Amino acid sequence: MNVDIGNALSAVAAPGISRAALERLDEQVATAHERIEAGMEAGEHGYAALNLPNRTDTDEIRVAVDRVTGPDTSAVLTVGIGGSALGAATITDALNDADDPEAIYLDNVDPDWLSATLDRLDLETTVLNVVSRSGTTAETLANFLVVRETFEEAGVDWTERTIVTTGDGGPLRELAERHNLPSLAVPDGVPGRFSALSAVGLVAAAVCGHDLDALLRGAAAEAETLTGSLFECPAYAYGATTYALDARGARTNAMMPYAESLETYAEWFAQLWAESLGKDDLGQTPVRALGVTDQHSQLQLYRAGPRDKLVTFVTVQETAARPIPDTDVDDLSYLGDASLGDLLDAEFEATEASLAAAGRPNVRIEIDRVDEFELGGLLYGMEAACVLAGELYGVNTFEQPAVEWAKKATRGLLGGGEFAEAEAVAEKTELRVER
Ligand SMILES: O=P(O)(O)OC[C@H]1O[C@](O)(CO)[C@@H](O)[C@@H]1O
Repeated sequence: MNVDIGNALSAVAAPGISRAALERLDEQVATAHERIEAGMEAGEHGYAALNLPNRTDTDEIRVAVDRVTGPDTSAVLTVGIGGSALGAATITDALNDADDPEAIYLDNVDPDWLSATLDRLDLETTVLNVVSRSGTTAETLANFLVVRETFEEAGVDWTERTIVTTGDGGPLRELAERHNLPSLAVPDGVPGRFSALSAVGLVAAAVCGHDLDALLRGAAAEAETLTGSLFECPAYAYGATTYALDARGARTNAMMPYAESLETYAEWFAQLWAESLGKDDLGQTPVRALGVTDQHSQLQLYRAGPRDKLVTFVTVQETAARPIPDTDVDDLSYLGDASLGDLLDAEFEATEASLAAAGRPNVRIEIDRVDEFELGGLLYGMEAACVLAGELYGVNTFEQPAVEWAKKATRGLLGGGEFAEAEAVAEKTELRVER
């Protein structure tokens, strides 16, 4: 990926960062890079994620996937949540086309949605991909139990079409061993939100026939750019700029890819950024946006609302053309000489310029096309940017203790034990206004 931070400079935007401040910040980047490099070399928890391009065994993934797929495989149903689903969904949503098996992600426990999803599947030709590092995530286990029961009630042997990716121990590991299911390991030291380039993120892509090695080659190429300077490393340029802009008031970061196929990528980025950096009352709020669509939804706020936002554009250099037919509508006749790709590109450039003209900071991330190599580079680049930002913030990038409170409250509310958090739920302060 390439990065253009020109529209984040204080000569263009407020908040913005001066070139002199970037130069000073580059000294901190150099120090942070040394820490990151040491963590990678030692395979330390979290930093180990940046070693995945050279660690992930794609042959092992393909062998396991081959045990549950066949020429008639019509769908891969992934049961997982957070980092155990979003990386995989980013990859298949970006790369799948109409000829590929449908990639579906059960990462919520909405009963109506889940039932409607299961009702429309041909279970005989569906691969069940269960993913959980801990193996104890309530949503994943609950969904798996419901899906398994659905297979059984349909008389379809779920054990013949289920693959499990999980940690060394826990209920899912035991299930895989008990039923001799093909299983893969969640790599040690890799938090879920950083695991897209491991079996966690690659099994669904393998079922859909995508080139795992090209994904990892793209990530490896991005890893090669990690140097001690933000002026030489696109990932560090992005991580350092977002940190600096947050420190100057850009408390929100709207991730706005100009490609429908990258909409899920923005959702993946939101977990990566929020769960990694949202600690000690610090962290920049990620917003999921989509170009051109949100030019008709959120752009008004980005351009004329509070000066507390950075907009990150992801633009794809090579897009399909698809000519726009001529029209006799006078005001729109200019469209007849263009393609939809031309319109998408023009709208991106116009929106980028409109923010700059209003002094609103924005950064451009460029990828050549949406294919395995480029996507692998984008995922890796954002992970490295996030690790750098975490070093600059001085937070524990790789843990997520704040999510445990609600889990305990949920467990208590469902009779899974005595938890003070559950009692706190009952003590809610109310001021109800009812119809
Ligand atoms: O892979 P697991 O253990 O099911 O966790 C799923 C997700 O839940 C979290 O642990 C947050 O609760 C995320 O960090 C993780 O991606």
